[in-house]
Amino acid sequence: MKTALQIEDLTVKYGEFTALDKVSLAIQPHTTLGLVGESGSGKSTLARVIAGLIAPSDGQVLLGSQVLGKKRSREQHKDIQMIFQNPDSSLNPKHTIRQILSEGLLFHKVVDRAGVEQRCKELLDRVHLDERALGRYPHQFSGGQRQRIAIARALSVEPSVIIADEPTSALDVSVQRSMLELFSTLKSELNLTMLFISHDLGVIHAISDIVAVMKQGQLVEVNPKDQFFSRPETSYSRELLSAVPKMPISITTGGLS
Ligand SMILES: Nc1ncnc2c1ncn2[C@@H]1O[C@H](COP(=O)(O)OP(=O)(O)OP(=O)(O)O)[C@@H](O)[C@H]1O
Repeated sequence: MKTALQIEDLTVKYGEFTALDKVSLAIQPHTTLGLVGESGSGKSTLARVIAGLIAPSDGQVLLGSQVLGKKRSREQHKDIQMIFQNPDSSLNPKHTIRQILSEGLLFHKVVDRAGVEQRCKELLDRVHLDERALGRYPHQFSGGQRQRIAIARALSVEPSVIIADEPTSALDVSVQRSMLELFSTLKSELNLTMLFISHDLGVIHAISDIVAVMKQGQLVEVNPKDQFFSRPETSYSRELLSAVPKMPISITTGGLS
C-alpha cells in the first residue's frame, strides 16, 4: 500500500534553536498516527511544516509520491487540512456557517454552485449539528460546537490527510469525550488518514493506530498503539506513561468505552 504521508529528515531552526532535528516519519493511508511528547518537544512545529504553514530549514514532505515544495499548489493545500486547538483561529467571526463551509467547496470546486447548500447540510450532519446552524455566526455556538464546525470545514474539501493539533484540549472534559467519539466515528466512516497531536495519553489511546513520541525535537519511538502502551520502547516513553496515574478515558480495543 502506498504511504499517504512521508516526511524525510525534517529540520526546523528558529534562529540558533533547533525545534525539529531530522525527523522522519511515514503515515499509512487510513491510519491515525498519535503524536505525543512534552510541551515544547516540537509537535506543533512538525504539524505546521506538514501543513505548509512554515517552511523547514531542511528535509522534505511527500504526499503520496509528490514532494511538497516551499510553494504549494492550490490542490496540495487542499489535500492537507489542519484542525487547531482553538477553532476560533480558523473560523471567520463575520461569516455565517454557510459561508464558512461553502468557501472551500466553491474555491476547490468540490461541488458545483447548485450542490453547495445540500453539501453544507451533509457536512453539518456528519458532525452532528443541525442544519439550522447554516445561517448563524460562530459566536452563537459553544466551544465544542465551534470545533465541530471547524472539523466540518476541514472535511469539506475532502483532504487526503487531516492534522488535528490538540483539538480537544481547550474543551471541558465532557465535551472532550464527545469530540473524541466524533473523531472516532469519522475515522471509521470516512477512512481518514490523520496525524493527531495530544499531550493526553488517554486521548491518544482512544484514537491512534500508531503512536509516535517526540522529545526535544526528535522522534524517539514510533510503534503500534498496543505495543506502545504495553511495552514502551524507550525510558522516555515509560516516563510519560508512568506520569499518568490512571487512563482518563477507559478504552476497549477498537473504540471508546
Ligand atoms: N516562532 C517561533 N520562534 C521561536 N521559537 C519557537 C517558535 N515556535 C516554537 N518555538 C519553540 O520551538 C519549540 C517547539 O515548539 P512547539 O510549539 O512545536 O512544541 P509543542 O511540542 O507543540 O509544545 P506544546 O505541547 O506546548 O504545544 C519550543 O521550544 C518553542 O518555544
